[in-house]
Amino acid sequence: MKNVPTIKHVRAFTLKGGGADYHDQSDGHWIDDHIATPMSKYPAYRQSRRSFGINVLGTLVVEIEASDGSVGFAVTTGGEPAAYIVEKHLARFLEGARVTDIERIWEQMYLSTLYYGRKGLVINTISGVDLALWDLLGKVRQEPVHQLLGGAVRDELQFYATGARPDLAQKMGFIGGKLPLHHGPSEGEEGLRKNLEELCVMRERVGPDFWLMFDCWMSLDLNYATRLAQGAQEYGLKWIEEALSPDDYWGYAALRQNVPKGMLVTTGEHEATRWGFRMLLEMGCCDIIQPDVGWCGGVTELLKISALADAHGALVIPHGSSVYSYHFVATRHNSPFAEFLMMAPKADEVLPMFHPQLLGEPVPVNGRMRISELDKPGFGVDLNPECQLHRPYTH
Ligand SMILES: C[C@H](O)[C@H](O)[C@@H](O)[C@@H](O)C(=O)O
Ligand SMILES: [Mg+2]
Repeated sequence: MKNVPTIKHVRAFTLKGGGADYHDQSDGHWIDDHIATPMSKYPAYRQSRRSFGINVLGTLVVEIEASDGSVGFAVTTGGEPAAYIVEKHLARFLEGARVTDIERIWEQMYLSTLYYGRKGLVINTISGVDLALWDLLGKVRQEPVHQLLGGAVRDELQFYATGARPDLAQKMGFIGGKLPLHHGPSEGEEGLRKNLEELCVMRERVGPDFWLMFDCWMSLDLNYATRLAQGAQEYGLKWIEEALSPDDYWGYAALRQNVPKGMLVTTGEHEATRWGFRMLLEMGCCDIIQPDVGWCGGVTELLKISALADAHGALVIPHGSSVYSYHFVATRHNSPFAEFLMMAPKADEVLPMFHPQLLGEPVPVNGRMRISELDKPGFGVDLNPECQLHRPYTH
């Protein structure tokens, strides 16, 4: 067997302005236009999610160089604090290891950060390192990640679109449109009426069969979510997403009993590791889990989460994370479609999800993507050299 290259260098950089930290957008973008959040109870933070810091972290870029000269990289949400964790803590588990030691590296990164990690920023960081390791292995073996994961189970991916204009998404060939919810409980009955009016208008524009969903971004309480779901039934809402706090497993289990028969409850984009998703699945919290591969623990962990979900009969529709979710969804029987986040400010054109950070980032055409679009080594993308990398720490 030919010698397996070893890892020589690990470098962590940061980037600002869109990309993996896709909420980091300029004024006037739909993604920051009066979207309901847990902070909406404070009027000063109701209009803009940037006002309370949704974009405070920025993008983490992890770059891993092997002894044969191959370089793998990945991007995720994490910025400078994540770069510190990579350089000062996690790099020691990679440098000197073989490029194939992905499973052992993951466990050492997870166990060594248990005392301050487990979810959130630290698991985002571990995810970024893990994705870069899979990209590196693909570069060394000259294979796309979907082949490393056992191969595609379908010839093309189909996408629903998240954004302010499901009516335009329908015209672009997407299979559904997920609306951001604009009003939370702090805006009372008038806000609830406005939410349902928006849904009503969209249903009239798209007709009876196009999927329409609400993304509630953790902003609701159980009673409000229940009444929203009941009110949305007449407009054929397909699912109500992330209505409650990610920690409220009990609330999700109750909501799933409360919603009208046939309406789906989904969540998971801010959940992490197989243990967090075990709680969601075993407590009957949702019909679809939506892990973000850049936030849940990376591909190595998402493989475990997906198998757990499969045993529970739950679908795994990863939260939109560009090529990192496309390669995964391509290979999973219980991931029949994928999310595409409309990053154009008016949600009126298809732009690469992590624009402008990744060169060669594929986009859906007519709401679909041939798997052959992904047939390049690793995740098949390169860092845009015009993006100014900053390396805040070294080791
Ligand atoms: C549209 C939502 O408010 C979030 O911005 C979005 O990133 C996420 O919740 C999603 O499911 O795409
Ligand atoms: Mg969501």
